[in-house]
Amino acid sequence: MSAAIITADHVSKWYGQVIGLNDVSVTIPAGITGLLGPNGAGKSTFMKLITGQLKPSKGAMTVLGGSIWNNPAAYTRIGFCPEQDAFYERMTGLEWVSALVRLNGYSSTEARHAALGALEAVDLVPAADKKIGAYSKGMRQRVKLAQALVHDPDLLILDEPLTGMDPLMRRRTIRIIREWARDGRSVLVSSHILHEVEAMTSNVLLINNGRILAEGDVHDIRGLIDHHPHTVHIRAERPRELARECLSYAYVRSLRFEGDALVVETDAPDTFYTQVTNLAAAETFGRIEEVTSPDDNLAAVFGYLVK
Ligand SMILES: Nc1ncnc2c1ncn2[C@@H]1O[C@H](COP(=O)(O)OP(=O)(O)OP(=O)(O)O)[C@@H](O)[C@H]1O
Repeated sequence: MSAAIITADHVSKWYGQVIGLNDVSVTIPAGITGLLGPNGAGKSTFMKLITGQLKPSKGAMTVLGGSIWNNPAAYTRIGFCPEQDAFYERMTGLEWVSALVRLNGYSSTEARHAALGALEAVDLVPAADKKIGAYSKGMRQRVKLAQALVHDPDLLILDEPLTGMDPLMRRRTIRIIREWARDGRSVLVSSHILHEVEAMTSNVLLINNGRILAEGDVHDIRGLIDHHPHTVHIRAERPRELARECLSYAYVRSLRFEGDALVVETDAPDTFYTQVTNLAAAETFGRIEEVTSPDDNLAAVFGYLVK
């Protein structure tokens, strides 16, 4: 077992009367760890406590060997990709990433150099001089990722980084994150989609209602999750043809349209996601613009796990 990167010791966080995190004690090892939980589970709260943006109401949080609250020296060793967008829309991607890394004490030449390197790491060099206001959702996610890794931190905290990306960009971003962690660096990445987390790591924490329900190898919980039917929303250029194709798969239980989105219920989410990504790559039914998994999938599984 490698050394702990993050340790929470009886950490709780209240927002007034609302509990965000409830008496959490957990040790996170080096490498990639997935934080899996439905909406409102406490993922963002946990991440803000780890990055020193929030102070625990109770308990202690240790990150990279020291206390994180009020410890600016530690902040430079951490990169954070928040769930929300907070951009200066009129800045270009390059200007924005350069400006933020200058806050770490980089000169303007160093900042530009580092920013270009980070934009390259996330495949965004062609859009480096475009205004962020004109970026797609997926590009915004990637420029946030560039901002998180531009100062070469030891630990990356990524809050739902794949949201809004099309299937091919998701696959590429998963690869970027895995490669980044290969040199002994650590990542904590949140998601409400098991399939996505599993593509990055087998080490997961399950979080629900502000508590860590389970930690460890994803394969141990996968059986439980797989037994629940899974709903997937797809927006594609040629949805009717895609629907006809999906109906030929034995693992597709039902299919309907909601507005222009195709809604598929499947017994084999993994096989289905892989198949949809392959169809997207081959453009068999035109562009597949978006594949989303509503998180009631996970909420249903968690309801079942805690019973
Ligand atoms: N600033 C806040 N003020 C009041 N309540 C909050 C605040 N931030 C979070 N909460 C509450 O704390 C709980 C945990 O929220 P948190 O945002 O950490 O969950 P999450 O797993 O990240 O979900 P999501 O993916 O929806 O952000 C929720 O009940 C939420 O309503």
